[in-house]
Amino acid sequence: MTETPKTALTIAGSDSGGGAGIQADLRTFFACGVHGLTALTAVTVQNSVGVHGFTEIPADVVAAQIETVAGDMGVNAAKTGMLATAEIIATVAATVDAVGIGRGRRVPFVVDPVAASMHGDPLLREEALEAIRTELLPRATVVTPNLDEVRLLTGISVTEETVQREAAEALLAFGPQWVLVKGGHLAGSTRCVDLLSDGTHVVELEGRRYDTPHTHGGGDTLASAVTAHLAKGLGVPDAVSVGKRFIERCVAESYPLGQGVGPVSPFWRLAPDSPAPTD
Ligand SMILES: Nc1ncnc2c1ncn2[C@@H]1O[C@H](COP(=O)(O)OP(=O)(O)OP(=O)(O)O)[C@@H](O)[C@H]1O
Ligand SMILES: Cc1ncc(COP(=O)(O)O)c(N)n1
Repeated sequence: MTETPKTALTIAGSDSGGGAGIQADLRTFFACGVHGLTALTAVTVQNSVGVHGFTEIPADVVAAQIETVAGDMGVNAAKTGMLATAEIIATVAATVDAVGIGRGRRVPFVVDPVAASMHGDPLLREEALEAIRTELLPRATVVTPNLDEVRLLTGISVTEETVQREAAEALLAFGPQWVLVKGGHLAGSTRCVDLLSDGTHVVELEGRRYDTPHTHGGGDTLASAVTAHLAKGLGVPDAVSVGKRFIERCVAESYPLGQGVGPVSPFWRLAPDSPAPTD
């Protein structure tokens, strides 16, 4: 028998193409050495070219999945991905409160405010954006928007790195403890900077930018790596810093698959001499 690992819960949708969503989250949890728990919110019909449709899971079934695993196994950290509807968002908010997940509670809560796939296909009903602002952001230990989500949530268009700070301030006004403004969509530079802020501490996480179209699942993989390291007991700045190094390597090792965009890859973690993500 070996020691029980820490647990990380993902509340997210399924990507039938296996590049993003709950599949990317579980792969990342495994690669980071934590046991993955899942609450499925939606089933997407998706491949490398796009999302061809989705069906959401009834909100009470989403709540029951969270309650059932939290009550039995315990959750050390949790994250959200695709939540699809305002009803699911409101239910997730009430359920995480009930089981002690979220800002100011025992269990850290990473909110990835997924609105659309990288192909531009919607993953969130339009009217649900306000529910992300009012129900999820105040409960977040860390919120991890990409630049499209920053624009949708705050109206701010980040066209250069200097504006990431202003965007973080605007998002902090909705009540999360920390904001990570991801810079993956800021092309035209050899570096790729994500900005982390809690309003007092501002950290620029700089990495190399790889010239590849194959970054499907990059946002989910980063948020899951951060969640896994929060589950292992790291504080937010350290978990995000390790997560950034983890995703940088996963982008470097991404591969083509299908006719469209291929996924980022944590396969490098399987190499026998691979460093632990905390190294
Ligand atoms: N070409 C790249 N090279 C290196 N790192 C990248 C690249 N593109 C994105 N990243 C990193 O990947 C993470 C995800 O960033 P991004 O801003 O693309 O989020 P996202 O749009 O949610 O991701 P995706 O849509 O690809 O799932 C960030 O840490 C970002 O810095
Ligand atoms: C089920 C699901 N969740 C999240 C994403 C976002 O990932 P990406 O931005 O890489 O398309 C996705 N495409 N599908």
